[in-house]
Amino acid sequence: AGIRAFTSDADSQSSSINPHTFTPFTLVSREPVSSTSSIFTFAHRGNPDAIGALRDAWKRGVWSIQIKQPQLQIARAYTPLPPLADPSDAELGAIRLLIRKENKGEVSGYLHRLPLEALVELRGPSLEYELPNDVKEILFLAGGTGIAPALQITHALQDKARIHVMWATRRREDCRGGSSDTRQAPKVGMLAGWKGLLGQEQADLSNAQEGNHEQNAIVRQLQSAKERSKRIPGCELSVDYFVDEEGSLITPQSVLQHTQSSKSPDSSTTQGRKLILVSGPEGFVNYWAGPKRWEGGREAQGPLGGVLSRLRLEGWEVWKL
Ligand SMILES: Cc1cc2nc3c(=O)[nH]c(=O)nc-3n(C[C@H](O)[C@H](O)[C@H](O)COP(=O)(O)OP(=O)(O)OC[C@H]3O[C@@H](n4cnc5c(N)ncnc54)[C@H](O)[C@@H]3O)c2cc1C
Repeated sequence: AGIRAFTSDADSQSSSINPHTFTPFTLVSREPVSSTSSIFTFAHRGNPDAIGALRDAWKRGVWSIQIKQPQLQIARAYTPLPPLADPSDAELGAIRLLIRKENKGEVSGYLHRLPLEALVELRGPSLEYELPNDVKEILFLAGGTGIAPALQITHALQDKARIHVMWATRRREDCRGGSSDTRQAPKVGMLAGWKGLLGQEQADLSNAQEGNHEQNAIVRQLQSAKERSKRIPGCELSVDYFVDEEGSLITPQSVLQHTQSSKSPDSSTTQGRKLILVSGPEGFVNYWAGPKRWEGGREAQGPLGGVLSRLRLEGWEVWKL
């Protein structure tokens, strides 16, 4: 997915981003989030309204843009992060992307090696999922950079629905400083006990857990979306963090606990759809919801499979991103 081949560069002269032709943007900053991923900020030097065409996409659901690797003439899709509540000058009117450096990945490797001020060609937007307008509740299962679509959803709904995000990452550094809203964090006394029982290495890992460190940029953005959502009763955003290296995984029980708790009387009074959105690496989506399927040259949902197909999720629809 996300791979296209190109034969001509003749279309790269436009001055505003659009879905049909590639437009050159400048890499203005690259902020490391962890040892494997960074937030890239791209701006157009000549045209301050070069991303005007993205305005509508922010309201519609999940969408991506494509970046071209010029030597290989291949492109990959990336999911823009919503604008910050308090953007710096470089971030105003710019496109921000969370990009993970894949081992031997062609396009992600190329981007991580680029010097600042390099020109990069972008095109889009491409709508991946349009939110139905009667949605009232979302459970978002995100793996790794699958958090970017979750941020787009929280931005698009702008406090019109209740959203709970379960975010699974490989390492604590990916979600540094994040503390869960509904999962129980390890107790301080328990951590002290582990130190004696399990030695220094385990103690260091425990210290790195929930909320003990300065928040990284993605956790900060989730936090500010949460603060904003608190203003509208019944539409709160909550986030739980699951970290592979700490042995905490999203479980079928944690999903059921959430879907069943939402049957409480106060939330059933308003009519509307309840959605489970699954977003992340192929293995993550397959595990939870089964593989997507190619139909007529396009990637389609395919039947619901995986763990979610075996849970009793009455009233909830599932969508694979
Ligand atoms: C709609 C959409 C949105 C996306 N949004 C984001 C986003 O916001 N952030 C993000 O980081 N990613 C995102 N992605 C993923 C992104 O598009 C790329 O797939 C990703 O960056 C890897 O591309 P690459 O060219 O670097 O790696 P590739 O060169 O495609 O390689 C991918 C992996 O396959 C392995 N590989 C390659 N060739 C072989 C081979 N012959 N044999 C065995 N292994 C091989 C590589 O080692 C690497 O681990 C999105 C994808 C889609 C479809």
